[in-house]
Parts: sequence; structure tokens; C-alpha cells
Amino acid sequence: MSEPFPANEAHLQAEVLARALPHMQRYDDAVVVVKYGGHAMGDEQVARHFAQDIVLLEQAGVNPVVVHGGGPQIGAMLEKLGIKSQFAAGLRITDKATVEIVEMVLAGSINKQIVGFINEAGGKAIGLCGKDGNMVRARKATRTLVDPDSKIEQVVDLGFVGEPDTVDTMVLDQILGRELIPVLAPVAAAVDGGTYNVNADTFAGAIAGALGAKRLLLLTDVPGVLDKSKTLIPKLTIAEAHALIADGTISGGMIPKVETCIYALEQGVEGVVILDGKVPHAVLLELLTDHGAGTLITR
Ligand SMILES: Nc1ncnc2c1ncn2[C@@H]1O[C@H](COP(=O)(O)OP(=O)(O)O)[C@@H](O)[C@H]1O
Ligand SMILES: CC(=O)N[C@@H](CCC(=O)OP(=O)(O)O)C(=O)O
Repeated sequence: MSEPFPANEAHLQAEVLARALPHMQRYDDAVVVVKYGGHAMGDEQVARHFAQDIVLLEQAGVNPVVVHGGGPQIGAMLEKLGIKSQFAAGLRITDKATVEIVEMVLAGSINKQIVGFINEAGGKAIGLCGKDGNMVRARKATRTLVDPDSKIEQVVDLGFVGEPDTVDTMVLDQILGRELIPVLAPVAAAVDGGTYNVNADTFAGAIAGALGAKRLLLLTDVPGVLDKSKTLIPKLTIAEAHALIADGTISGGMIPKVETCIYALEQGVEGVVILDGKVPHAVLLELLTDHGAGTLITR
């Protein structure tokens, strides 16, 4: 339990709660998918605040679904094991040895860590990955990249990197609305039974689309989408986002993030926000106060 406000500040707490009411009503019974990126997870105190936010949402009648990443944590484990890793278009080129580590780190240690934090905050979290109940089946992902010098297009083999092919929400439908909070690791089954490493943003977008989520929040380590002079862009349309990818303003890990936003919006998700997950209570700030944070992308 946190320290109570002194008596003279208690009215402030009541005021704050009352002001959150219209926001709570807006999201009553709605599904909100929150993607918690590996870079945003670094600080344990921030992770505890994140867990509190998720439990508070659930208490307020929202149905939060957490999808987590873990890119830096996978990188650290690969380095420990002496396995080299490379990225193309923001995606980790994943060989057989790497996909085993990816599954171990994502569906094992990180998933259970987040479940632990949410349960410590008084929630009832259930940790799953895309393989559970055949929730997410993936197909092999490919990317075509243009060589900056020769300008020749090259197809890059990303190995065991998958893109969601089908999403079966049966397991999530059983969980949601019953005070249980699903926490999902972005590992999926291949149609032939193997394992695919799926970018966590892409995974979150597919889940949000399949569930018809009202909001998708992507928590990362930057304030949102930044322009060339590193200033936050508060609002973007799909067309503007495409243009920023094409002119190179959006690069690296921000590419799958923004592509996910576009996909989720096209699937019917009402609004998608990219925001800084290292800000304490970033989720509550975005959903339950008048001050939106980060970059809101809309159709
Ligand atoms: N235009 C941009 N605005 C903000 N971040 C960008 C942009 N272009 C590239 N990035 C990079 O994308 C990173 C976020 O993606 P990523 O590292 O994959 O985060 P996460 O682990 O949270 O998914 C930022 O830290 C930044 O280095
Ligand atoms: C294919 C691919 O790139 N998969 C990611 C999965 C984890 C992830 O996406 O984590 P963040 O959200 O922290 O970046 C990876 O291997 O790093």
C-alpha cells in the first residue's frame, strides 16, 4: 500500500479520481492492447508502475491485453552465448540456434517476470505465447531491401522470422472479462509445427486487430515518432506515416512499429499511440487523463 495523502491533499486525490471517470466510461468493457517494449522494461520501478497501471485498468472495467517484447534482453543472452545477431528492416535475422534462445527469453523469463509484477500489484495475470491454443499461426516473413549504393533490390532471408497468418482468439475470449489479464510473448507456431520469432509490435497489431481493440498502445524508449530534428510529432495520418518511412525519417525498430499501427488501423482499431514507456504511469497518463502522450496515429 502506498502512503496516504495528508488530509489536506485528500481532496486532490478525490478530484483526480473524479476526473478520470469520463475516461473510464469511454473504455468501459473495451479491449486495450498494450505492447511493452524491451527497451521500456529496463527499470524495475517503472515496470512496477506499468503493472499497477494494467491492474488499475482491469479494476476500472477495461480489458487490458499485454504483449511484450524483449529485443535487448534477447541480444544480451545471445551475446553471453557468443551467438552473433544482425537486423534487417528492424527485424532480427533468426537462425535455428537464435530462435531457441528467442523462445527461451521471451516465453520463459520475460513473460514470467511481467506476470509476476502484475500479480504482485494485485492482478491475476496469465502468461501465454502465440503457440498456446494455436492463438497465432505464422508464415515465413521476407523483406526486400534496396542496396544504398547500387540501388539494386535484394530479397533478405530472415530465417525463422514469422508474420502472423491467422489469429484464433478462442483462448483470449475465455480469459477476457473474467478478471484475468493475458500477457503474451510474441512467439508463434509455424503451420508445419516449427517456431517463428515474430516482432512484438507486429504481434500486438495482429492481436489488436483480431480482438477489435479500441486502442493499441506501443510503449517504447522514445517519446513517440520524432521528426528529422528529433521533435515529437503528436499526430500522424496513415499517409503521413508512409511518407516518413519512405524518406528515411522513420528507421530501424520504428519501421515495424509504424507498419503495425497502420495495419491495426486498417483492421478497425480506433486509435494507435506510440509513447515513452519509461515515463512512470505512461499507460494511465495516456488513457485516463486529458493529456495524451506520444504520437497518435489515426486513419
Ligand atoms: N523517426 C523516429 N522516431 C523515433 N524513433 C525512431 C525513429 N526512427 C528510428 N527510431 C528508433 O526506433 C527505436 C524504437 O524501436 P525499438 O528499438 O525496436 O524499440 P522497442 O524495443 O521499444 O520495440 C528508437 O529508440 C529509435 O532509435
Ligand atoms: C523478428 C524480431 O525482430 N523479433 C524480435 C522479438 C522481440 C521484440 O520485438 O522485442 P522489442 O519489442 O523489445 O523490440 C527480436 O528478436 O528482437
